[in-house]
Amino acid sequence: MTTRMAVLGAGSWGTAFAMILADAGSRVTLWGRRPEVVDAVNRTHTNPDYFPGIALPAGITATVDPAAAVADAEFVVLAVPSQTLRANLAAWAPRIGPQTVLVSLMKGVELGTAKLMSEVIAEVTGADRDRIAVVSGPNLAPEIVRREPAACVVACRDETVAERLQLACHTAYYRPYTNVDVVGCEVGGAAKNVIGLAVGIAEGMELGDNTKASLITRGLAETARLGLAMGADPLTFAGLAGMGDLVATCSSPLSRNHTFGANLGRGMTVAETIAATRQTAEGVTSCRSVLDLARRHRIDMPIAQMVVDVVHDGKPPQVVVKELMSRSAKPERR
Ligand SMILES: NC(=O)C1=CN([C@@H]2O[C@H](COP(=O)(O)OP(=O)(O)OC[C@H]3O[C@@H](n4cnc5c(N)ncnc54)[C@H](O)[C@@H]3O)[C@@H](O)[C@H]2O)C=CC1
Ligand SMILES: O=C(CO)COP(=O)(O)O
Repeated sequence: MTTRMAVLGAGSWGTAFAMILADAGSRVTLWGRRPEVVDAVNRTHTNPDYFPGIALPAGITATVDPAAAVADAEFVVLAVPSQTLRANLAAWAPRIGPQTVLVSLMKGVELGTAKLMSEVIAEVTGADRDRIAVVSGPNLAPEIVRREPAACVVACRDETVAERLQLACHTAYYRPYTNVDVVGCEVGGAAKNVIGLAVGIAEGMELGDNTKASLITRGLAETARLGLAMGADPLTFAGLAGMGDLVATCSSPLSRNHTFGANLGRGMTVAETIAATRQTAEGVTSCRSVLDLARRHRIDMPIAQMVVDVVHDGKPPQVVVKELMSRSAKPERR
């Protein structure tokens, strides 16, 4: 029987993931806020705002009505900006069935509460952790909609649920691996956006590959340190949701976080950079909540701190680089 999927959020990743699900054989209803986007998906099978010229599969229909989207859905896939999840989900939750699996595509940490997206989902819907899943990994949406090969991690505490979702999103170009480490995948996804900003800043300052590789590696070290303190499996950080996503974000001009950082490193102000960024660069807000999370777990994250200093406290990138390099000497693994 054909699986019924709802994807809530018709932006870049919601649209690309809906394409994956439809290509894998599901019937997909895509919820969008804007009637003109929904109309374009239904009439022309395209989402011209995000992916002009890309034909979407016929198995996708769109709606502005969240109740119509989630009715009878086996999986409800959440693809809105992290900081909007709580308010959006509070409105959608009464319509979502008690057996429905809730899937987070989001890579952020809630500001103020320092909660992971799976925690926000559990809190707002009351859903058991066994039916909350996360998809993460090196998945730049503009490459996915061109059906270029990529892999991802599908994580759920209940492995059989992860396997159902794996089957539902497995296509010739998209290869999902299961994992039960939801926390590790979420920490990896949120922190890589922050490290991506740092690497972008370095690139904008015309610093070279040694600098970028050092930031990526030490960025992964501080991410893993936080994840371990939260009970994550250390090996998750060597996988697609850790190293994999970090490499994609830190090396690609398609990454919004990387590009945001590069603009700052080149000397644009934060306000100018925000004005130039049309889509969601999660790390810009989440650098503060990731740092908050780290403080709550008494973990030192000097690179995330440097990003907060530049993005929110107006410190010049040249100053934070000097500060990072003049920290006291320490062993690599502590
Ligand atoms: N774009 C990508 O390549 C990938 C994105 N992600 C994650 O997916 C999540 C969604 O990102 P994108 O789809 O890229 O963002 P986007 O900015 O392209 O789209 C966000 C969508 O959410 C909708 N939305 C609903 N309520 C909103 C509100 N209150 N305020 C603003 N927008 C609202 C917007 O209309 C828009 O359609 C983020 O957490 C991101 O980190 C994860 C993997 C890949
Ligand atoms: O998460 C992503 C790739 O895996 C997308 O990265 P950006 O949000 O920086 O574009």
